[in-house]
Amino acid sequence: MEQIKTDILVIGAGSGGLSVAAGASQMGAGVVLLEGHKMGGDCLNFGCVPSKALIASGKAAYGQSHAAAYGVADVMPQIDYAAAKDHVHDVITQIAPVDSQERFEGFGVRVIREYGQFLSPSQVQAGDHVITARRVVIATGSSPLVPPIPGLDGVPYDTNETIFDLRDKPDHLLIIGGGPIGMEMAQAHIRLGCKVTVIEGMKALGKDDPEAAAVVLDTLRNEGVEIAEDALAAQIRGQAGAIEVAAQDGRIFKGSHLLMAVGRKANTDTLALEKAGIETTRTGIQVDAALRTSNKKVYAIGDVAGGLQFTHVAGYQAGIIIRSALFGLPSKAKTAHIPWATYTDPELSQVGLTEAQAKERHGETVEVVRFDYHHNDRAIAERKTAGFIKVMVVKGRPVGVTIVGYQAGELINLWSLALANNLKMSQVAAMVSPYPTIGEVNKRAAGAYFTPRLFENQTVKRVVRFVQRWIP
Ligand SMILES: Cc1cc2nc3c(=O)[nH]c(=O)nc-3n(C[C@H](O)[C@H](O)[C@H](O)COP(=O)(O)OP(=O)(O)OC[C@H]3O[C@@H](n4cnc5c(N)ncnc54)[C@H](O)[C@@H]3O)c2cc1C
Ligand SMILES: NC(=O)c1ccc[n+]([C@@H]2O[C@H](COP(=O)([O-])OP(=O)(O)OC[C@H]3O[C@@H](n4cnc5c(N)ncnc54)[C@H](O)[C@@H]3O)[C@@H](O)[C@H]2O)c1
Repeated sequence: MEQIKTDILVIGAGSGGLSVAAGASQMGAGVVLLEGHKMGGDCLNFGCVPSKALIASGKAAYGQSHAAAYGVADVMPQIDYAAAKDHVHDVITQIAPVDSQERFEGFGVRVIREYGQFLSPSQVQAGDHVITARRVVIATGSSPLVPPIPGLDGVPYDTNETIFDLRDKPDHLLIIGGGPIGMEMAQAHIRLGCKVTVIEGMKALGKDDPEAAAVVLDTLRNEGVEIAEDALAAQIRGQAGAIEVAAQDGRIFKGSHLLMAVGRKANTDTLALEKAGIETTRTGIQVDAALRTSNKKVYAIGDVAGGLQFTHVAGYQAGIIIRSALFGLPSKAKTAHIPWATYTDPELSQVGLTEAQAKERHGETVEVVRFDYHHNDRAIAERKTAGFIKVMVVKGRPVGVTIVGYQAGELINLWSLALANNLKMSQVAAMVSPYPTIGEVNKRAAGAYFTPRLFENQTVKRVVRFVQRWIP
């Protein structure tokens, strides 16, 4: 058994763990990094990267079959599903060096390719190594939740960990779960020539603003995706190529393949947390606002901490704990400025409060201002006019923004900046946007806040009339 002493031990080399290891080692701390599976974790290998690459394949196919409106004849795309998967893996390969063992060893990090498990509050075993660390960071991520639906264990099914390796095109993909994974995969697959049925127990995209979600769901339905809501999967039967899902209300859905996309389960099982005095909750490891666990020398970040489960959240939390673990400075993770986006076409993005949350929290003081994509000249030129932005404003400052439409994931960046810095609507309105850009919708939404104040204001009108009488 090799005994290793270090300043920081990071368990898990995914989005969160790699950010801690890179930052801490480059600032001079001794860092040991454990990874039991693939460097880069879920995001690189089974999550963000492959899903966005497959979505890009779907977009390319859709572009070919929907070109006539631009004066270019539609063609029936020749889709090679296996080649689309080659593209997905090529994209992973291109990004992988950034997350590689070699790169991190170059920073001076000791990388051990083993699963870690606590032996005591400050000691972790990984293979033949026992690591004693001043601070431990748990960044072990999450896995697909596979609920015990009767019959599921008797049929073949995919999750996000296997679907990107599937090379035979499904004739008819059944997807249980209408969250972001389900909807992104549904659209990618319908565009790649599969039939797709989404079976959702409650409302699809139910964590998002319902008005914005409806724009995405209408588009998917128009493209041919069957989306069954209030259809809790209760029984599954069949075999490879012929699978049946029965909903609680008796509806039956038939398809050739099944993808489970019903949420995530925190990766805590193999850590022996009880030996380190670390408490868990229903969703993951219990942490305080500084991301400390019930063992004050151990932090938990990213999906395993059970909050918002996004790569950029894991990265943001890494920055918070580096400040506290390396410099001993107080630091707190905030959530008000954390955006998220679902990369369907149209995209759907959110930062801060939704309209319903803002009204619940701020009551009558909330003003909702909006601007529709169909008034944006660039959106008209691109024929991408579906969608809108709405900004929830309290006392002149945005408290939440919902965008659904072309490039919504890009447009939300500006509002994340505004919320992170508590900017006023006047500061957003002061920005000049180049014409014609989709980004003008941001400025026009800010402008919409001032329109009634300027153009429907009798005092303003009186002042203007008075000044006009006197200036030469
Ligand atoms: C299909 C899909 C699409 C997604 N798309 C997006 C997106 O577009 N944008 C976005 O922001 N987020 C997206 N996400 C979410 C994103 O992937 C996660 O939020 C992110 O990967 C979490 O990072 P993490 O560091 O917490 O965990 P991970 O990246 O999963 O890393 C955890 C690592 O820890 C390792 N590990 C586990 N246990 C141990 C142990 N005991 N010892 C050593 N190593 C261990 C695992 O092998 C893994 O490599 C997507 C997720 C999925 C599933
Ligand atoms: N674009 C992105 O950033 C992106 C993309 C994909 C995933 N993610 C991350 O991954 C997480 C997990 O995504 P997800 O879509 O798996 O989870 P989710 O929790 O967002 O959605 C799961 C859906 O499955 C439904 N469901 C649960 N049990 C069911 C049953 N028996 N029958 C029918 N429906 C059932 C739920 O009602 C819910 O709507 C997301 O919350 C997000 O953090 C992010």
